[in-house]
Amino acid sequence: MTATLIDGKAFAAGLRTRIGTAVAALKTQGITPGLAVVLVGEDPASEVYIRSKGRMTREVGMNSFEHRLPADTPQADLLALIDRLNADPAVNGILVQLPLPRHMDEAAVINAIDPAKDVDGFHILNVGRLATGQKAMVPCTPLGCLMLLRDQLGSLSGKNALVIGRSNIVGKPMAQLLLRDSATVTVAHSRTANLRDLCRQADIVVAAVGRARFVQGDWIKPGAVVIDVGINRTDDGLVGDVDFVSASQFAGAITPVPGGVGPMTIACLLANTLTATARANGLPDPQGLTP
Ligand SMILES: NC(=O)C1=CN([C@@H]2O[C@H](COP(=O)(O)OP(=O)(O)OC[C@H]3O[C@@H](n4cnc5c(N)ncnc54)[C@H](OP(=O)(O)O)[C@@H]3O)[C@@H](O)[C@H]2O)C=CC1
Ligand SMILES: Nc1nc(=O)c2c([nH]1)NC[C@@H]1CN(c3ccc(C(=O)N[C@@H](CCC(=O)O)C(=O)O)cc3)C=[N+]21
Repeated sequence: MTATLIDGKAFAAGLRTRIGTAVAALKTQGITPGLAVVLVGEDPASEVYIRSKGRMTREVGMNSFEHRLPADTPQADLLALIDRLNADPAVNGILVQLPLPRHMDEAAVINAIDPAKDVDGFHILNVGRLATGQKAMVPCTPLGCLMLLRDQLGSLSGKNALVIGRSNIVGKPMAQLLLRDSATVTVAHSRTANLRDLCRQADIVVAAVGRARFVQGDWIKPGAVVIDVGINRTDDGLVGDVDFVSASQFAGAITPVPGGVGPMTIACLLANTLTATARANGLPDPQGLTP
């Protein structure tokens, strides 16, 4: 079998077009959504990501505010900046790029963000809301994966889903979203026994491991949908956590890297910023952008 390619880049472009239309409508009411991105220190990978975020934010008609702080910034200064952004009515969304320098307490920083402006969905209130089925800000990468899966499969109800990785930013929220869509969810991690056998039973595989080409083709159940979240820089360029060439022989559909989940993450960040803006102004949630 040769898998269908899931074109995340095209899907994301379509999503951004719809977001742009919604932003234009808000502007006629005098509302311009604003997204603030905070980068502490210099990380070359983050630089690329932040530049494309800024460009796409402006392309959909939103205001983009960038704050770059040196790596040795005291945590108190970062918290003071977050307080200012929380209080600024022109800022509807706040993203603090992770990972933070080692001297900072990541949880303390994230939880200082106003949950209503937490467009990453990492604040403990949003995490708890998602876990309990309440209206939340949903993390961008898992939200993008969910959109691609729903588009591919229609209903996820009763499907066996395997999430490889249990991080707070990808694996755990992905598992919550799949569960909410009534999939039967298994979460694997570095201590999981018989990962290959678990994988062979999965109708849906979401790989968020951080190891280049980790998931092998013969682990994939024939016809399964494979979502590759991994971003690994190697000598042969950017590759995912799935061995794309071999997995394509077994999967029914698969996302490429680049051009799969990555562009969806940015589009969902803009979607969350639009949703946050609507909620801040007492307007209904934009259609089709919240899970
Ligand atoms: N496309 C996008 O938009 C985004 C891509 N990414 C990419 O996704 C990947 C995952 O990111 P993130 O979740 O932050 O990574 P983390 O490093 O936080 O988590 C990796 C997870 O993989 C698990 N793992 C590691 N080795 C194995 C193994 N041998 N077998 C099974 N599980 C294993 C770890 O298990 P344990 O908990 O036991 O250590 C951990 O739960 C990275 O490549 C990252 O660059 C991340 C965010 C957004
Ligand atoms: N607070 C916070 N929120 C995040 O969402 C967050 C973060 N910190 N830290 C880093 C990770 C990583 N991440 C990516 C987003 C888009 C691409 C992306 O657009 N990738 C392109 C390729 C880009 C390239 O060529 O480098 C693609 O896959 O096609 C990649 C990675 C978001 N993250």
